[in-house]
Amino acid sequence: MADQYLGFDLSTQQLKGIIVHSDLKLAYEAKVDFDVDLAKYGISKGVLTNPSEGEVFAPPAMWLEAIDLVLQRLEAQGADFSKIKGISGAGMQHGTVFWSRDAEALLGGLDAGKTLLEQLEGGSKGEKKSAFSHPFSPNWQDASTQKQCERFDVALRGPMQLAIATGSKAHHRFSGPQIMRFHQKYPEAYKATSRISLVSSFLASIFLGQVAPIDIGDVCGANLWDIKNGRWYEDLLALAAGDKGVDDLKSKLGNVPEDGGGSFGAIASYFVNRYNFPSSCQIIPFTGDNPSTILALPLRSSDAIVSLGTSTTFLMSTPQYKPDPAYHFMNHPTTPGLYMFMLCYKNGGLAREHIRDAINGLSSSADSKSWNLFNETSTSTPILGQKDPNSDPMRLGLFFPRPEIVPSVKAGIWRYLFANNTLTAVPPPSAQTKTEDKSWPIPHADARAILESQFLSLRLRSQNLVEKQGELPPQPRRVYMVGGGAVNPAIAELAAEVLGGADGVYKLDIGGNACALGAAYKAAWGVGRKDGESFEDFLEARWNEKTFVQKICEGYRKGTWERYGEALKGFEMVETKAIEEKGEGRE
Ligand SMILES: Nc1ncnc2c1ncn2[C@@H]1O[C@H](COP(=O)(O)OP(=O)(O)O)[C@@H](O)[C@H]1O
Ligand SMILES: O=C(CO)[C@@H](O)[C@H](O)COP(=O)(O)O
Repeated sequence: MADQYLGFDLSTQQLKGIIVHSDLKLAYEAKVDFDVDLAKYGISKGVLTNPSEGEVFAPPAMWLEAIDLVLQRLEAQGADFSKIKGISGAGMQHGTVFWSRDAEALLGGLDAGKTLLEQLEGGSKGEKKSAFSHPFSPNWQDASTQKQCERFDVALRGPMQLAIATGSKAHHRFSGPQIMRFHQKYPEAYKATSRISLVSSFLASIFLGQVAPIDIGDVCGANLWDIKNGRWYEDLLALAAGDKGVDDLKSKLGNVPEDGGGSFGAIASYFVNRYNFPSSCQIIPFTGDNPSTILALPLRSSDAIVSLGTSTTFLMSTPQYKPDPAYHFMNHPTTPGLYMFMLCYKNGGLAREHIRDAINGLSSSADSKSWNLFNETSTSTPILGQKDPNSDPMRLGLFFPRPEIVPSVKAGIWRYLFANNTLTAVPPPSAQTKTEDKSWPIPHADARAILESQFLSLRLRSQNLVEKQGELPPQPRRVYMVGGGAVNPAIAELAAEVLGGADGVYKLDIGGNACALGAAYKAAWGVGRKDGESFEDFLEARWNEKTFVQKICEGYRKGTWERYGEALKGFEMVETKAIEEKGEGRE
């Protein structure tokens, strides 16, 4: 009986599951879409919001239902769980789940005849014991912790010092400021909390049948972990929990094992009895969705991943730890001595969808969710909106329907023309006549401008991390496109034009979801590695370039790449204007 491995991705809008064979080839994949399948939770795009306080959150109860559902869907496709030797997974980063004092007993005593939801959630009227001390988990899009972030940033004498110690300056979504706010806003619920999980370790806990440790990569999304010394940063714990609460918070968070491949133990009997997993199936640490994504590809120096999910992220694996308040460094999820470099944008998929919807809305025949018109419009618009690059100004914009992380700025849309080192604001369409400035037809010119803007921002911030490629100027060796937007050829084309890529732009040809795939690979490595075998060696030995990845298009285009290089200056000026105008409202 051939061994198989299972990987999960619990992200903003979906729970995905992928099964791979021991040669890492894809066997099955299935997903649960929260808005489509679990709309009864009242969520939109996977989350609930309380705009008056900037809160964005999701109910873990919904995720419990999604776990049973995704397993049923994998089974319906023919998956035989008795072949699964190991499970790992990934969760959207930073979210916390608050477990009650009954959690361990409930997790350890699950009855295979009932659903997870029936047994772990206290019922709508709280008539049963609940595994949760609070019914919601803050989502990474939450922006309610401004005051707490200010305290974190000054705690170590400034954002740079915090970034050096923990890999990032304080961010609204990071678990430390979130726990501090939870402690202040719900002191009773905090007191009633026995353990705190991240979304990743929450998912691992369900499969393990007890609260699982937090992962060594994902722990870096908290502003609480001292990266260089590999331990909790006590001064920061004291900030979140009060001086007298440090030991208590430490025990709520638990120990963080250094080995990202070391088994937590065997699967809970619930899954053995209900789904026929072997009782020997091992639970390998579950990590964050971004750290897991970098495990789906054999990344070399200067390779970059552009992940187009709900958020847009830009990821690299590097031995250099060069923290800066503008971006994030995290421990690599499998390999000591390597780090994950990350840029994370809140205005990713949903901002692109706004423009897609506006363009489709002007056509009587377009399917409202189709990307065809958006794609046609963006590729037929000239580079930077310049029909004649010698005489026309560049169109440069920022499209942030939500407050943005990179740069830290309040929500807004900015459109500028750039020529002779000078920016000229494009007047907004007249409210009375609805007529717009001819230099920037809205929404059509926005289609190309938003893609250019998103990729210019990535290029600007990663230019010091990429090396010269042979005769070519410093740029990525390869750009890998992953996440929901990676199927879109127009987006890949624009990524190539702006970012370059000496060896081209690629996407995964095996399984649509890099993050869940990375988790399945991690499970395979955790169970199957030989003594001391690194994840990189394990992956390299099984990597099948021809069937695992597909080249979408050439990367570097001489002349075009240089024109975007010239646009960077104007782009930085637009960012400065946006911050001056709306304020640095963090994110
Ligand atoms: N053909 C497409 N072109 C562009 N974007 C797409 C396309 N298909 C899906 N997407 C985008 O992918 C996003 C979801 O990506 P996914 O990686 O599944 O999300 P998450 O992991 O955050 O739940 C959606 O917000 C949608 O905008
Ligand atoms: O906040 C971050 C990373 O810091 C986000 O990237 C989340 O991890 C959510 O990711 P997706 O749902 O977009 O995959």
